[in-house]
Amino acid sequence: MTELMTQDTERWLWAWGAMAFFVLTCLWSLWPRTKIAGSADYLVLFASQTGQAEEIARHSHAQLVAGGRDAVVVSLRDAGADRLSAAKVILVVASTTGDGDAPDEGVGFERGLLCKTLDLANRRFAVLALGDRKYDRFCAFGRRIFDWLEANKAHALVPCIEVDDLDAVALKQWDDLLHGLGAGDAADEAVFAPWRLASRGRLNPQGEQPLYRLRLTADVLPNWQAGDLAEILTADGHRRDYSLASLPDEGHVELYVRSVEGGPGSTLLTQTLTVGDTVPLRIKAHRNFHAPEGDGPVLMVAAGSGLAGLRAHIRQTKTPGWLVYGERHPVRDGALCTEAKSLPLKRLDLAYSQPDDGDGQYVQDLLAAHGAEVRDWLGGNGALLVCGGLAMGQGVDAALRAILGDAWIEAALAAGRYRRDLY
Ligand SMILES: Cc1cc2nc3c(=O)[nH]c(=O)nc-3n(C[C@H](O)[C@H](O)[C@H](O)COP(=O)(O)O)c2cc1C
Repeated sequence: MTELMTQDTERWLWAWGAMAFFVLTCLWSLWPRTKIAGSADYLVLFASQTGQAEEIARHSHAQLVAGGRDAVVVSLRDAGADRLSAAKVILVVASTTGDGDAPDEGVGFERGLLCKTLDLANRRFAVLALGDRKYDRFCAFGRRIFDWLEANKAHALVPCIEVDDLDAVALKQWDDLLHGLGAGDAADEAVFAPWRLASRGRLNPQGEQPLYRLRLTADVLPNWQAGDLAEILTADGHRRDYSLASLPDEGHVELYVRSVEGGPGSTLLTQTLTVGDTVPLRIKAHRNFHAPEGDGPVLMVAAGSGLAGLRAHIRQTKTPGWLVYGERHPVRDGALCTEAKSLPLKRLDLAYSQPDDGDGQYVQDLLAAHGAEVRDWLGGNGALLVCGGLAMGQGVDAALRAILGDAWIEAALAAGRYRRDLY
C-alpha cells in the first residue's frame, strides 16, 4: 500500500491545496447570507407631499423591473442606513415643500441619516428634485440629499436634475437616465380622461375671493378614497391638483375651487369651462393624506376650501371626530360653514377671522384657547388631519406643538397619525 502513495511533497501540497479550496467553496456557498429585507441592486426612494414624486418613483421602479433589473421602491420614511448600503444604485425622487422643507415623510430622514456620515463608496446615485421656481428655495430638499450622497462618497451618475413645475425637458432627462440603466417601458398609473362639468355654483356671492363648488362626472367612475386628489390638465400643459370633497358613492367628483388671479387651473375651472364642457382629469392616490393609522380619536382642522379634503374623510369614517373649521365671515363666507354643520361630527368649532364685531379668530387661536381639551381628546394615540393653505398649516402646527409638545408631534408624524394636505 505504502508503495502506491507518492513521496513527492510538491504533489502532496497541490492535493491539500485543492482539497482546502474545495472545502472552503462548499462552506462559502452554505454560509447563511443575510440580505437586508426589501433590499435590491436598484433602490428607488421617494419623498412626496402631494404624490407627484411618489408617482414618478413608482413608475421609475416599474420601468426598471420591466427592464429585468432587481429594484425596490420605498418611501424615505423607511430608508435606513442598511437599505442604502445594500444597494448598488440609489435613485431618489424628492419634492420640496413649505419653505425649502422636506415633505413630511422625509423629515425623519433629514433629522436622522442626513446628519450622519455613511460610507457609500462604490454606490452610484441620481436625484430627481421636484420643485417650483415660484419658491425662493427651489428644489432645496432634493439638493440637500444630492449633496449628502456626494459627501458620503457615492458617485453621481448625473448632476442633480431639478424639475420646475413638472417641466417635461427635465423629466425626459430622468427617463433617459433610467433607460441608460437598462429600464424598460411601463404603463402610466392613471391616465387623463374627459370629465364633464355637471354644475358650478359660487359659494360666497358676497365674499372677496370667489369660491366655487364644482361637480364633474365621467362615463366610467373610478374608485378612490378620502384624501385622494383630482388632477386636471390645462390646454397649455399645466397640471393642477384639487382635494376631492366627495366619495365615489356620490356618483361625481366634487371640488371646492377658489379663483386665483392668473392661476391656470382655477381660471379654467371657474371661468373658461361652462356646464357640459369636458376637462382632462384623473384621480390620483394621495397616500400621505389617507385615513390616519390606528383607531384613536381624530381631530381635524381646516380653513376655507380645505374643507374639501376633510369632508371626504368625515363621510368615510365610522367614528365621528372633532372638526375645527375657519372662514372669514359668518354670512359672506357662510356656505361652507353650513356644509360643515351638516356633516356627522362629534364636535364642531367655527372660527371667523373677519366677523362684523372685529374680534377675529383663526383656527390656531381656537386650538390654543382649547388646549387642555385638545390634549384630552387626542390622548396618547389620537390623530390629526389638517387641510388648507400653507400659512394656516404652519400656524396650526405651531399651536399644536405648543399644546402637545414636539415629541408627541414627531411621533405622530412618524406613525402616520398626523397627516396634512397643504397648498
Ligand atoms: C405648500 C407648498 C410649498 C412648496 N414649497 C416649495 C419650495 O420651497 N421650493 C420648491 O422648489 N418647490 C416648492 N413647492 C413645489 C413642489 O415641490 C412641487 O409642486 C412638486 O412638484 C410637488 O411634488 P409632490 O407632489 O411629490 O410633493 C411647494 C408646493 C407646495 C404645495
